[in-house]
Amino acid sequence: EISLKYGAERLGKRQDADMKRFRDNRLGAFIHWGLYAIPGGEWNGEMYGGAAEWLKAWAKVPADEWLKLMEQWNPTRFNPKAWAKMAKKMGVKYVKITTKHHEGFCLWPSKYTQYTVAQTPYKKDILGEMVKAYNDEGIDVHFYFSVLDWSHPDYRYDIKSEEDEIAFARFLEFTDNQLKELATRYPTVKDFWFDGTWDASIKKNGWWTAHVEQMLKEMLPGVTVNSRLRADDYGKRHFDSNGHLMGDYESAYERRLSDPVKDLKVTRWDWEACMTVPENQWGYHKDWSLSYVKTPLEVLERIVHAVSMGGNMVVNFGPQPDGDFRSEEKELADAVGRWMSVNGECIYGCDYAGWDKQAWGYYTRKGKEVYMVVFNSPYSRHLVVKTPKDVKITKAVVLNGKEVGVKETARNEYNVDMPAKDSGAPFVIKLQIEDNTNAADKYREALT
Ligand SMILES: COc1ccc([C@@H]2N[C@@H](C)[C@@H](O)[C@H]2O)cc1
Repeated sequence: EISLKYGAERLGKRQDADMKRFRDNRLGAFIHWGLYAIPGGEWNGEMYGGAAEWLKAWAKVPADEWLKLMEQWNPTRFNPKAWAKMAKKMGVKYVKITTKHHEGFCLWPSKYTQYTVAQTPYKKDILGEMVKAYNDEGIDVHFYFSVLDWSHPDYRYDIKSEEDEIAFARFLEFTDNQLKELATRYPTVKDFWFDGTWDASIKKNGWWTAHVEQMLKEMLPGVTVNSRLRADDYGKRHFDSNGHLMGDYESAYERRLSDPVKDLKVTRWDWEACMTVPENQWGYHKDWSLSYVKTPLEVLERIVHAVSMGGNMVVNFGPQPDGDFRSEEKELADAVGRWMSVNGECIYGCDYAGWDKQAWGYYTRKGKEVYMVVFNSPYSRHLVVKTPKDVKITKAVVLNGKEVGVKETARNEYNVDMPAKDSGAPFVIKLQIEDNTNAADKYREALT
């Protein structure tokens, strides 16, 4: 291994109570809310199909013109209590809020820039209202923060001159000040999720990313920080030059997940994925007909897929400029919440089971209990389960339902019966397992 000053601060998973809470929460929601919600993907009468929070880039709008949208920021239907109730009903345990996206508009009254909610008709500290409402519902709050800031004259994409050095140093100090402001004003925040950290200017300042992680952890003991913040001495990001994960969990799975059969490496560390409901919209877009919109079932499968591989899943919501949610997102929250209210125990506090994945769905595990989350029911009416060598199944019960039969069919192979009644939706079978080390082995492999 090479010696690094700004590489991973720790090897292996964090095992303290705050990280266990982060991990056991498993299901989160993203709130992408900013000036971009106002145009909602349309500029000067032209509709852009790209991600709505990137409209400034797609329509090539200069920063000062874009920031004039502040004059229209006045979400009259914003009701933080209703937002928190919706999240509670969906069964999310935490919400990640965009405090500042690339556009540079701050949802809190930052004193380090004029582009904040305080300088809009709304005036009030909208971030503070959200933090209080979610916390009052027992929901943790995580902060999304974009280092990339299109509103700031000192931002640099690369450092190519002495002038760049000086300007970017001012920018990093500005960013430090904003982060200290967030940590001071909202001490109940549990996590910082950094975005906008891919430019050469940041990769050339790996030291600063290590400093930010340390600064936040000194100010808020226990707080978690994502890998995307971090660059090491050589500009390596997420994993340092020795291959060690930086930050507390990997955050590279944005709108994608590892294959649960062919690519199991993520099960070795903590990670969190995030996903959009349309193919690629984080901020509010007026026209969801421009791309495929995932059904609640497809969202649910991604949640289970992530947990089955030892990760968290954050489902995105892009609130309307008036502060209400679009009907598709309300319906999604409702549908996922209904399923989670019956089956949530196969998600919360669960982890990778380490069993070979089968066609009917996914395994998750909590201690000695293994959950079968069934998405695809087989014509055979039997769910094939292959257990690890020293493990036998002693019981199988449908969550919120009845016991089902389990028949051993070969060494470490079982047929688990389908529930008698088809609920027409994915269901969960909870397996009780036992150590099977000294059982007589009545099976014989063929000589070939
Ligand atoms: C250049 O590719 C991207 C893609 C997505 C992003 C941002 N990350 C997501 C979590 C959203 O905030 C999206 O705007 C930034 C750059």
